[in-house]
Amino acid sequence: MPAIRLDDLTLGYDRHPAVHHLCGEIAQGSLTAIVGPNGAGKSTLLKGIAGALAPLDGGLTLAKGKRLAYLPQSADLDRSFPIHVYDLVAMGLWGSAGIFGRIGFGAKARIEQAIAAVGLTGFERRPISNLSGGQMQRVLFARLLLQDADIILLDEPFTAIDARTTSDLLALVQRWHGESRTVVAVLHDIETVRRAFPQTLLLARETVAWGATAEVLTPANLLKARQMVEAFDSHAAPCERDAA
Ligand SMILES: Nc1ncnc2c1ncn2[C@@H]1O[C@H](COP(=O)(O)OP(=O)(O)OP(=O)(O)O)[C@@H](O)[C@H]1O
Repeated sequence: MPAIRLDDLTLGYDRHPAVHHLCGEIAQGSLTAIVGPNGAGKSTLLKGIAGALAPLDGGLTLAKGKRLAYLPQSADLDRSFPIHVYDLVAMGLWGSAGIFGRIGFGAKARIEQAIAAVGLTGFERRPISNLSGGQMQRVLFARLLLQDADIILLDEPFTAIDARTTSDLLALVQRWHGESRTVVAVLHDIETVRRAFPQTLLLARETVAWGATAEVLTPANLLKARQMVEAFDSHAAPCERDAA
């Protein structure tokens, strides 16, 4: 049973497809990068897998009984919300404690451990509005640590983040992979993908290539992806293949 299965999946907005006819499987415990040019539909696919966007057509199946965590692009987050680092990280326990659940002694230790694991001990009482972009991303990774999810979806987790923070957070991704969790991340840095992600889905409104990273990220495939996105007319509805 794969962690995620796409069956001729089409996702989009206002009935206009953004990505279409995706077919394939993401194996449980695999570490997959989703790459492609701007506008390729990478975030749209992640939103679909996270359940934040319903399919326009086709199907999407998640393995039964698996917990899912989703980290959207940092631009989608409201940093003005008045909350401290500690409380934001503690929200990672909501899945097990419930919104009004009490945070017991064991939970406090887990929250402190998660904050320490991302190198933010001493920042507990800082409002999130006072954090740098990299520190905020560390906080969000600490919350993910507590969520203890089987399937972890990350949308551009290392964008606009310095090399040190990227390498620390990448180590957490590797740790999750070592714990046999399924991790899927949208990434722009091809070198990071080649180095750290065994599987890659190259997207350009549809699948260009999907499989072992070295076989997917060829110059020919990357060129093809760019050309396909440039040629895509987002107002062309309905989909030509559906009409055939
Ligand atoms: N909320 C929305 N409403 C309407 N159209 C949208 C919405 N979000 C994205 N789109 C459109 O869907 C297409 C795919 O966008 P998406 O954000 O999934 O691409 P992406 O590959 O993640 O791009 P990037 O690398 O720039 O983040 C784009 O044409 C975009 O304009």
